[in-house]
Amino acid sequence: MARRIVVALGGNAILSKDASAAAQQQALKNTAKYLVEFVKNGDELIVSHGNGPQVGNLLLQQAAGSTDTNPAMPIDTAVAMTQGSIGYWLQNALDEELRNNNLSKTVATVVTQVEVSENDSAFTNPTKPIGPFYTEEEVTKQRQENPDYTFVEDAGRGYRRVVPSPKPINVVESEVVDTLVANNVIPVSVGGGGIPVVKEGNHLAGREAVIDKDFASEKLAEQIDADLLIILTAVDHVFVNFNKPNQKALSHVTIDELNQYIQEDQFAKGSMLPKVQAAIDFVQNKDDAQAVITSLDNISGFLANGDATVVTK
Ligand SMILES: Nc1ncnc2c1ncn2[C@@H]1O[C@H](COP(=O)(O)OP(=O)(O)O)[C@@H](O)[C@H]1O
Ligand SMILES: NC(=O)OP(=O)(O)O
Repeated sequence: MARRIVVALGGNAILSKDASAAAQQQALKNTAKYLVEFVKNGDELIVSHGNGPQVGNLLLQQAAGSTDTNPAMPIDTAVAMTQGSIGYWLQNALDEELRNNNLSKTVATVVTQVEVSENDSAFTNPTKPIGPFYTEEEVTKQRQENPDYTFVEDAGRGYRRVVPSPKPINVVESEVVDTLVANNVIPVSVGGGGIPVVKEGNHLAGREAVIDKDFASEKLAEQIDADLLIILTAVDHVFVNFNKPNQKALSHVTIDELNQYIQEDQFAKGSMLPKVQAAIDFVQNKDDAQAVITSLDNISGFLANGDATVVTK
């Protein structure tokens, strides 16, 4: 039976070192080859993706070219712009790969708004890294030029700007995504975690924030009644004692076991922890749901023999 699968693409699926459009399109062409495996397998596919590097770079470009008559756009609009650009690259790459395999689906990007709470404490505690890494010298200059911005040191790799990252409450366009899937379309949705909006009566007001794409993908998977949430990143498995001589890959793991590992601080806060938390939330909220955390390279391995970190109740 066809499974309904939400696949969340991690940073390495889109961007390595070269931030040019050509290089990101090339990376997504490669990614598309892997994603088509699900379609060949008969599954219904919904794709989401991150935008941390891209939205940060776009905001820098906006600021650099800003004038009174051509002002820089706010973050919610910049998130929408990255949904458009990355969605275009994904549609283009996936369409070609589908044709190459004589598969008769189409791909459509949904500009997706995601409701958050005005009272989310994230608005006063920015944590989401965006854009490039800075050296100590560069960040000192950035801090002088942009006194309202927050920069943090990122795991020994340099400094990055951080922005608020509120939790998603509701994916506004989830019914559109549902309708597209039912009509043989592969939707690209909640790109960059979705455009953060708060409800003001009938009006949805944009907010300057970047939602975590793993949490937004989880919310979408819940709302469209997906069977499986697959979070693709740079590692084949989640590990305990990660990067230590006694590291151990987790293959099949329950949410109780994962909660125990969280207590032991096994997962890094800005990277693996949100993925593990999104997996737990999805499995917890739906009977028979499963979540998978693995790498792009391992999709064939996972489809062939289930080898990945598979989270169940
Ligand atoms: N316990 C862990 N097990 C596996 N990977 C971990 C763990 N803790 C931290 N990581 C790191 O988290 C990374 C995934 O997070 P990140 O790079 O932020 O994701 P994304 O692919 O969405 O951009 C992995 O590539 C790995 O380097
Ligand atoms: N929005 C978001 O979570 O982007 P990254 O996955 O690129 O950090």
